[in-house]
Amino acid sequence: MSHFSYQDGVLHAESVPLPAIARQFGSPTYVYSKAQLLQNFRGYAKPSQGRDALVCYAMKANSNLAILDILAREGAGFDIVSGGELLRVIAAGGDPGKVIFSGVGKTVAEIELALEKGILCFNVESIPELHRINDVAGRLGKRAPVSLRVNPNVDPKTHPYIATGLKASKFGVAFSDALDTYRSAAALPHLDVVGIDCHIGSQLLDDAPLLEALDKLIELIDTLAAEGILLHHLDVGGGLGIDYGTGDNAPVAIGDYVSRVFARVDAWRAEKYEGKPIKVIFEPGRSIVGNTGVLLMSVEFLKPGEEKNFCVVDAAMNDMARPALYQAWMDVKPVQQREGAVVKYDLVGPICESGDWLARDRELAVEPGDLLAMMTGGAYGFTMASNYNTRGRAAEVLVDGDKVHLIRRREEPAELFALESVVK
Ligand SMILES: Cc1ncc(COP(=O)(O)O)c(C=O)c1O
Ligand SMILES: N[C@@H](CCCC[NH3+])C(=O)O
Repeated sequence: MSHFSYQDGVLHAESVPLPAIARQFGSPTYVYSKAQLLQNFRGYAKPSQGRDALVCYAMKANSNLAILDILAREGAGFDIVSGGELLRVIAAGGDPGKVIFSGVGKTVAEIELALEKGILCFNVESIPELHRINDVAGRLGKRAPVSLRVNPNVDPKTHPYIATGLKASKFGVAFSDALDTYRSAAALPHLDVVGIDCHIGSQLLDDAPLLEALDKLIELIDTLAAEGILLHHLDVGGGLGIDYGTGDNAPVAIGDYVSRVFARVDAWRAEKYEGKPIKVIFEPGRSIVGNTGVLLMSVEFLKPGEEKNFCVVDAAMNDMARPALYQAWMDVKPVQQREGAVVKYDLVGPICESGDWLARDRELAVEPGDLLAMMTGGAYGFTMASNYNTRGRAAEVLVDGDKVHLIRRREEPAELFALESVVK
């Protein structure tokens, strides 16, 4: 069930009409639904109940403190990729003991911070990184919990920019090198080798590649066990896709995917380990927050042209980079349905780049001043926003039933250059 719906011809977030939000907070504004967020998170958490499992939300998808706080209260852990994200988790009241730290370029300072805060584990992506973590841990008199991100070389069948588990990818350790890398890790004095992980890509509509990757991890865990390297957890990564409204493939439902993972894991543990469980970690981002948010914008001008008609809106590629970066198709809906002639438009922003487009060839009946909503914008929307053209980033609001909370105010232009100074 979607928590964004038309009521009497007006698009609502839960029971709040979007025009009321635009009047109060202006536009462009990201609008999130708390009920949708909880529904998605519980899609992972419910089938995990009563098991040794942890959902580490990949907060790069949307790291607003209000979102993190809600998820932390639901028991979420977090997948982070920087020291800054760890500080956000802590600021939001999240438990560092449920944090896993991914990423190919962890700095010494970030490793120190993570060790001091006591994270659950480092998802290590290379041999030099293993040595760096070992050195830092030794210097601090600590032991560092590590998992190896293994690159299972499974084709995720997604956009090449968001595929991460192939041989040519910068991420992870090659499957063929994994055993040796585990041996090296086990020999380092300040590391505890606790797990294995993978993340093969994002926006996967089918879970077959995810399950194929899981099978490869299981195979490796057995090989390691035979060598006496016993792992405590298995992290299957994130990557489950969502419905962007393109009308083609429907993504697999969260609950179905999670159940299939547990079915496989249970059968394997029963067969090889007398049923002894292993902790299962999920790292979803998009499938938790994607359909939780929309980007509310307003039409500035309609600009007919010989080849194209342009609908110029007040949002731009700095607010939502996905179309410009990945040619991503994002659904755009009128906030107030109106009668009138439908015209084919390219939806463009005010930024001085030809690549500043949000949608192409969309049939819309619109007038200047109308509101539009870019649907399914809750993931990799605000977090990838920039200040290009000295544009303040959009406001963010959270709707909870009939209540609206401002969870990040709009940036003011003076704030955008406040950290700069002229040379006297
Ligand atoms: C290491 C890691 N884990 C989890 C995720 C979350 O992926 P998604 O948003 O596709 O679920 C990402 C991003 O793709 C990632 O790089
Ligand atoms: N940012 C991408 C996904 C990349 C995920 C990060 N590993 C998107 O908007 O689709």
